[in-house]
Amino acid sequence: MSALPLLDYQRYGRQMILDGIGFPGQVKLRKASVAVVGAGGLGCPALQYLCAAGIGRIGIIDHDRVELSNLQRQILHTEETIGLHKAESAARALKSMNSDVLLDVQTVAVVADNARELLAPYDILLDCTDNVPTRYLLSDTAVALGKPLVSGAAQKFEGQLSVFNYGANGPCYRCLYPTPPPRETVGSCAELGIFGVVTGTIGNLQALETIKIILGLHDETPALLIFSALGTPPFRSIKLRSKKESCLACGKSPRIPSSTDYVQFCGGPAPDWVSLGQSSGKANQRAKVEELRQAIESGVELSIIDVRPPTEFGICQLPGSRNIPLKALLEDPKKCIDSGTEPVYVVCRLGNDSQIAAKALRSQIEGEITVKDVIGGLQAWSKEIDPSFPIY
Ligand SMILES: Nc1ncnc2c1ncn2[C@@H]1O[C@H](COP(=O)(O)OP(=O)(O)OP(=O)(O)O)[C@@H](O)[C@H]1O
Ligand SMILES: [Zn+2]
Repeated sequence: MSALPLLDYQRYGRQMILDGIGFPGQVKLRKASVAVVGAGGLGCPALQYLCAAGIGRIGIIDHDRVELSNLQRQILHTEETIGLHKAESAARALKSMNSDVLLDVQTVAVVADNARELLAPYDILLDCTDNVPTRYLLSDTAVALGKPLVSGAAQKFEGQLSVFNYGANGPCYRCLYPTPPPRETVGSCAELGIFGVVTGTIGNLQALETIKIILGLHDETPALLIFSALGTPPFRSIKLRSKKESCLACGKSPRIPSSTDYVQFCGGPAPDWVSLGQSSGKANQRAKVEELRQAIESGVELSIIDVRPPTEFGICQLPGSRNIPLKALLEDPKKCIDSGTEPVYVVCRLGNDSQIAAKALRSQIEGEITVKDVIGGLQAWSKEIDPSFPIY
């Protein structure tokens, strides 16, 4: 057995004296390699504890750059690293914490074309991403490469954790979810909100599961841990079945081509990925923020309906706008229109809910009044029209 560098005895002494770790355990950690896909809310805390524990080699893979709105939960990034690639920013922080760990920085998205090549060098994969297509892709890749996948998810006050493709008959993500959820039911952190400590909790647990696997301390029982920050008790664990024979990825006769289009499989791109140009054809039913500005300044009588929840309306709002939350509007769209005020502009935070609301209004008042949703929502208003308008 190879000796550890002398300073490692001091650095890792507190965990080396634990039963089940000891000197051999620390050597296992040093020899281990893990890939963390996503250096955001889940990836940051996971990376932090994996690096602190002395994992030998860590791949950090994320194509995105740090933004101010990330700092509330993506705790490796700082005000100084806004604008840098998240993988680079995370590596900087980790380097100053533990310079001995080998860090591979990959500033690319994991996609079907590169997944196997990017992830093959690592023993264990961590899914710290935030979208369904990537979940399927990482699971299929983990199965193809025969590696455990430590998967985390978090939204609002809730989180989930599971280890897939592990142990004698451990299921994969597809065994649990053979078909993706309907596209319109899936929201992002930006749309739904996320409590920072929730991603911190799940990310830490992802690091824990990973370390247990490396040390041989994992009992291999397939389970789904559900965390509800406001629940009593906050943690519940559901035992999962073994892998399904019929699973297209890990079952008896696997049938997932490596050329699969995961975004299409999951119902197409998320609304905020669609470029403005693609929504043409209905251009006259949609307004750019500049059009709304001109309409407000022209002094014509118009109606601005803000369909965000009241909590968000309370944070900031356009002058003269009325708050009718999407749910209430959908219950009785006709009631929301003031007769005589035309046109009606519908706004929300990012420009997704306003499209749904505008469609519902149009279906009720066909031809009578022009209803336009505001493209890009209040975020676009802030970026393009009024920088003093808060972005959140
Ligand atoms: N296929 C992928 N390859 C690499 N990284 C990915 C992939 N899909 C998602 N990610 C990354 O996973 C991370 C998820 O973290 P999180 O949801 O906390 O961040 P975010 O996307 O910046 O959040 P927000 O929704 O507030 O903008 C993001 O940094 C995102 O870039
Ligand atoms: Zn499966």
